[in-house]
Amino acid sequence: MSEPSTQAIDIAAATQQAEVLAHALPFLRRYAGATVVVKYGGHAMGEEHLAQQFGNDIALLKQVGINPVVVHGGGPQINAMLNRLKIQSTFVDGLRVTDAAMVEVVEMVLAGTVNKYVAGLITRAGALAVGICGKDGAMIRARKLARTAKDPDSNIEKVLDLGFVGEPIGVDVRVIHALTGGGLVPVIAPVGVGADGETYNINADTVAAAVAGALNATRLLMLTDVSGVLDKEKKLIQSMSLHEVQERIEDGTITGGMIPKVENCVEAVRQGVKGAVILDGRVPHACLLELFTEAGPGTLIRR
Ligand SMILES: Nc1ncnc2c1ncn2[C@@H]1O[C@H](COP(=O)(O)OP(=O)(O)O)[C@@H](O)[C@H]1O
Ligand SMILES: CC(=O)N[C@@H](CCC(=O)OP(=O)(O)O)C(=O)O
Repeated sequence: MSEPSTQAIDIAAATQQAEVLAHALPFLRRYAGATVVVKYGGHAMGEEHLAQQFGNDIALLKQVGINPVVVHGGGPQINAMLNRLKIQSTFVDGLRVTDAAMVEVVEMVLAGTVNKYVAGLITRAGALAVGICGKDGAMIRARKLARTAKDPDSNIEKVLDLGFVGEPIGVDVRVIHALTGGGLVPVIAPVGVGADGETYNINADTVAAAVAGALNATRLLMLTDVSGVLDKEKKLIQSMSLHEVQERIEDGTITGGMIPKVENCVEAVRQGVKGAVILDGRVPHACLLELFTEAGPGTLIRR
């Protein structure tokens, strides 16, 4: 029995709440003990009340027996700090060219302010989150990203120097397992460590996919600021196989920033993740909607 209340009870509202919980039961069973990696992008953090709602949802997942692992971005937050420091940024294929001075700012913002902010959102909601970056416990070993581009004049393939932009070459999951095994929620900043201890700035989607792959996660949720992958009529594509993703890139349905995002999802699924979902992180309770309803609001990429 609940405590007697002095307020009038709204039976209809209470029944509705109970029904929602009853509907969630098969999904709670499906995901019991599962690992769910959530990529929380810098744009999705925009509004304070939505950010706190995100923290509440991650805490709820932990409390119902799922193991959430959060990988966050922070591109807009790095931009804001660079503006304050009056440092210019340039991008190649959506990747920030990162020289030695820039990587210090990137590490400060991603592994510092943003990492502690995201961990704080979850901790305030009642689960204990621990913020770390890929350098901690040498978790994300990285090397300099090799990029080439065709010179438009000579048509010769040229090597581009993006500085300290890295790509993961291995994820040591021991730190993550130690945290989740201890009942904690790992919150990971996308900063990796090179063979000589140097710091690499890595795209957060890439880190999320690598972490999800290494953990053999049941789901990778990529929270972005569009409803998912859209077809040529701008309607949401609910589900795509790896083969269909390739077709949609080749026929020009998927372009721009969505290409690396779906490619990271494909890579995660190839590494054993059961399904990767691209969804709008600005939708209230996006993660809960995805995990606890049959259709889900985003685009599922699966084998
Ligand atoms: N088929 C598509 N469906 C949805 N978005 C697409 C598609 N093709 C290109 N895009 C673009 O990709 C963008 C998402 O990528 P990006 O801005 O890099 O995401 P994020 O900043 O969250 O990592 C969308 O805002 C949209 O402009
Ligand atoms: C190499 C590179 O571009 N790294 C990104 C890392 C942050 C990121 O990916 O943040 P979002 O997910 O919010 O975009 C950057 O410097 O902006």
